[in-house]
Amino acid sequence: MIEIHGLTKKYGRFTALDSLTLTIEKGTVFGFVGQNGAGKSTTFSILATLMAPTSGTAYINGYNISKEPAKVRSQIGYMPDFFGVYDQLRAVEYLDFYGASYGIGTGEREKLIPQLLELVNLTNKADSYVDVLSRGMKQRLCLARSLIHDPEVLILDEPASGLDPRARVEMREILKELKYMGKTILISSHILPELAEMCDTIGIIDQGRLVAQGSVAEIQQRLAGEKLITVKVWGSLNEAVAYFEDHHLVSQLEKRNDGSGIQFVFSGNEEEQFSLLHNALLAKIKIFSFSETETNLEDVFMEITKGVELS
Ligand SMILES: Nc1ncnc2c1ncn2[C@@H]1O[C@H](COP(=O)(O)OP(=O)(O)OP(=O)(O)O)[C@@H](O)[C@H]1O
Repeated sequence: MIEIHGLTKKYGRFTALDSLTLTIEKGTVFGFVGQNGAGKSTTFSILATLMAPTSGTAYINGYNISKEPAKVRSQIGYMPDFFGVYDQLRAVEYLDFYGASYGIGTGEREKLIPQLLELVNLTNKADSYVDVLSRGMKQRLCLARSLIHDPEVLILDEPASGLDPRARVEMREILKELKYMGKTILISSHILPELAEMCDTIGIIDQGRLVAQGSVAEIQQRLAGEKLITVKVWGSLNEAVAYFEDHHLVSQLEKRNDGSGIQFVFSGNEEEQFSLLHNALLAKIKIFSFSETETNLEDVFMEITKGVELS
């Protein structure tokens, strides 16, 4: 379990993280999404005890990040957004080195490392030099490294960044497996749909502030009050424009660039939407298509993160 209370980080006068408060229950996968520079890596470095907060605190499985950093480190597996790998080592030697650093005995490491390589689909690369592995393989090796001491909590900073679609799917499958194993996972990305596929709960961070939090469905619902509607008519658009633009629940009406119809934002419920269409047909507007554009997750993200003032 991760509990974050009023976590704030200032770099000089610049506030990179502003009073972040958040609880992540044991066994959940929490996705932290934000644009470049939103404050994700800053948060993760603080939770990983690599950087002190300016104020506020956090607890990982009950251990205070500022007062009990060694205990916290025993609980977490941290995968930074940039990591180095030692070129002169084979994959198996790389994991062996980290296992030894965590004080895991030789016999135990010999059993553990093949299991970890299997978990991250690198069994056939065990004897390959780390520097010849692809980016996706290096990411997975780094994930295996963060798991070596069997931590209960995983803090993964953009583990899928720079991966091709197949490598992303592989990463997602591994994360599913880890969730199934009962790990609590905090994972970041700047791509909301990517996180939505693998997380139970999402938090959107913008300019250091948590601006939305909830299940993907809940976050989408925040915007569900407004729908973008496209209407196509037979013949001239002018009658349709005149009819719809007068409606009190219609705003931002415009003609489509290709001249095929009009679109507008409608802020009514389903019954009001039915009346809108029904009455338009009664008024003899020659509608042959009336469709609602689904708000996709990118739209949600753009909507939620727009217009938040700089602190
Ligand atoms: N050491 C530092 N000194 C000064 N400013 C910093 C420092 N580290 C980060 N920042 C600034 O703090 C803000 C948050 O950075 P952070 O790396 O946490 O963002 P992020 O969400 O992880 O972004 P990205 O997706 O690009 O990694 C940015 O504006 C960044 O420029």
